[in-house]
Amino acid sequence: MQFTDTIYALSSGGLPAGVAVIRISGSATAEAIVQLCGALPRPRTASLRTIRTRNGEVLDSGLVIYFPGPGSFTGEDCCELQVHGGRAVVHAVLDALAGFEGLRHAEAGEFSRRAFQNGKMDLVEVEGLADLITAETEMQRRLAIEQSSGGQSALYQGWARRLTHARAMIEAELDFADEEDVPGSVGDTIWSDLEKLRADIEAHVDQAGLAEIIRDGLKIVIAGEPNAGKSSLLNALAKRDIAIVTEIAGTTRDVLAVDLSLAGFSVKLFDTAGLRETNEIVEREGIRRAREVIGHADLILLLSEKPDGFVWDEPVGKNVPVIRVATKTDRNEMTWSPEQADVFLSTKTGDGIADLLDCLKAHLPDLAGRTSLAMPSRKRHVDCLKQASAALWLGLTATGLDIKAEQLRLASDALGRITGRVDVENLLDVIFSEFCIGK
Ligand SMILES: Nc1nc2c(c(=O)[nH]1)N(C=O)[C@@H](CNc1ccc(C(=O)N[C@@H](CCC(=O)O)C(=O)O)cc1)CN2
Ligand SMILES: Nc1nc2c(ncn2[C@@H]2O[C@H](COP(=O)(O)OP(=O)(O)OP(=O)(O)O)[C@@H](O)[C@H]2O)c(=O)[nH]1
Ligand SMILES: [Mg+2]
Repeated sequence: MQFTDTIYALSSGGLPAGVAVIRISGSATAEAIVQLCGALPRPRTASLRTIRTRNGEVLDSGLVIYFPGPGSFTGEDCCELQVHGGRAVVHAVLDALAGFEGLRHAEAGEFSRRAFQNGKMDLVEVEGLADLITAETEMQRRLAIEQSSGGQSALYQGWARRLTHARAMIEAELDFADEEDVPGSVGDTIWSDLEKLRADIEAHVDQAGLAEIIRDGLKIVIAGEPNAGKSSLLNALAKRDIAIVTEIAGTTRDVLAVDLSLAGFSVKLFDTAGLRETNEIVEREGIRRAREVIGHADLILLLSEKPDGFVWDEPVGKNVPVIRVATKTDRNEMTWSPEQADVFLSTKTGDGIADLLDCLKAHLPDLAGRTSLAMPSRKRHVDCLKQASAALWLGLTATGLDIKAEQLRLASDALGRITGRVDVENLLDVIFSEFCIGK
């Protein structure tokens, strides 16, 4: 991959479409535009131009926007060709671009990578941008925009500044310690601020679980006895015929998952094999898999068609909330008293489904009153933050001033790696490969 090449790609979505945006970035951009469209348009202004091949054949008539570097998305000379979104139109324009010297098709994430290399975005912003493009729920969008628009980076930069200030004071002390002959007199306020900084970082790391729920979805597992109506409930909530439903107990064996959007949150709903003792080999494997997903659940819907069916001796790893759901209430065969279940429903009539949804919503994270969604959304962030916190702790507890200084330097480096200010070359391929082509 050559950083000096001029790159191009279709940046808008699937074809055909009303309009397609083809993006070009690099030093040969202006020349390519002059060849395609005649003269270079006025910078950062949409101009209607006829786009022609070098032989003068008209390819399309489209809007052309030229962004001279460094004031562009990538920091390089950039151009957007907004053409009619037909397959043949787009391919003809891309073919014409391929014919120019020094131009080649962009790789996944390459425009964003250049923006990073040119200091237009830091790594947290880049990751936020990747999340913004894949965001499907309102909360995913809010989390991603906080990161892509620099809110979270500003938080980390503020922390880095506090550390740098403390380190400068300590280094000064180390330099002058001999002359002044009063070692260890770095102001108490420095140490108390570092303690506060460590508490701030720890509180921030505590938000990682919430970020994971927002990004990856709340994991809700439907469990219970065979034939309780689990698969019927999955189908009802998904409003699609996903799982096989029969009157035979032990129908479901594989774990089925479906993504739902609930009150702006992403929810991953799992259907599992009914839990019972059995010697049937396939069913046993299904039950083993069921127990495994139950172990990773954020919330369990325990279903039963009869009041004494909520036998719950499953090994649940963490303290997961369980909602007892009474099923098949249309049948009138069972008499339930209100305290015997949390929700009563029938997938046949639809009664009680709304109650269940209300109950699920009550288990979603409460973000009311939160102004900022700055939280570590990736393991990479959490790892760096924990390293920073651990180094801070050693810096605070160590005895020698030089050892303290060295630990604080390590803490600074760990913070710097989150935004990409420090040594992250080995990470870049992984981060940018998350993008689609054209971004
Ligand atoms: N047509 C189009 N729409 C788009 C994008 C794009 O590239 N093209 N974006 C792509 O993701 C997003 C907007 N993001 C952008 C970010 C920076 C610059 C830019 O030109 N930055 C310059 C100048 C800033 C200014 O004038 O304020 C710079 O940072 O120096 C452009 C778009 C969403 N919408
Ligand atoms: N009357 C009535 N029957 C239902 C209702 N929900 C499910 N059933 C029936 O109960 C039977 C079992 O339903 P499933 O959804 O397959 O039950 P399951 O819990 O997934 O069963 P396994 O996968 O075998 O563990 C089927 O015959 C369904 O049609 C309901 O609300 N009312
Ligand atoms: Mg089933």
